[in-house]
Amino acid sequence: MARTTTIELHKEEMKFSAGHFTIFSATHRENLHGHNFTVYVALTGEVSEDGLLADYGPLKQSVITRCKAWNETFFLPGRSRHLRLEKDAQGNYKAYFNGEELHFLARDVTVLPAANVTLEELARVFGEELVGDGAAMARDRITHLLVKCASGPGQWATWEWGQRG
Ligand SMILES: Nc1nc2c(c(=O)[nH]1)N=C([C@H](O)[C@H](O)COP(=O)(O)OP(=O)(O)OP(=O)(O)O)CN2
Repeated sequence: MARTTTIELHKEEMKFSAGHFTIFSATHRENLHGHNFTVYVALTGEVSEDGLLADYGPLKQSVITRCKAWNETFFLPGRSRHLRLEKDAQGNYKAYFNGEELHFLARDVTVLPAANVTLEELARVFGEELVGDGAAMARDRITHLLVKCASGPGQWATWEWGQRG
């Protein structure tokens, strides 16, 4: 009888400090601010006759690497209907929102493939970049992956890949 397990990873290093603003409409956004985000990942799959799903080490390192890449940056949404981004000759950014023009140095910015910089979009982008083409999931016989991104204690959004159970 096949037995599945879920391994949950929520290590101290699975965190990043970053700035953003949420856009609520074509005319309403938050002021720039930041959070100490944390990430939780749960991987589910069948336990082999050797008593393990797979070595979760590589996936854990991928999560920590992504958290480090997202630490001390300012997120801008690259797919917002309400915010237009332009890069100047120096590679720096101008963001246009509701008649405002915001300027950012390239070194300070991470443009996300997201419609908004929200918990739900951060969880999705994080998860999609972990899953990639699915090869690591197949290698590790992972059938379901859940990513939670929290903006602080008690507040998070989730993203899921694969089939539960
Ligand atoms: N659906 C969503 N709604 C909102 C999001 C989001 O990501 N998805 N985010 C925000 C703001 O970014 C805001 O900063 C987060 O809300 P807030 O509760 O103010 O954040 P704090 O971490 O400061 O929590 P406190 O309760 O104020 O301590 C709003 N809406």
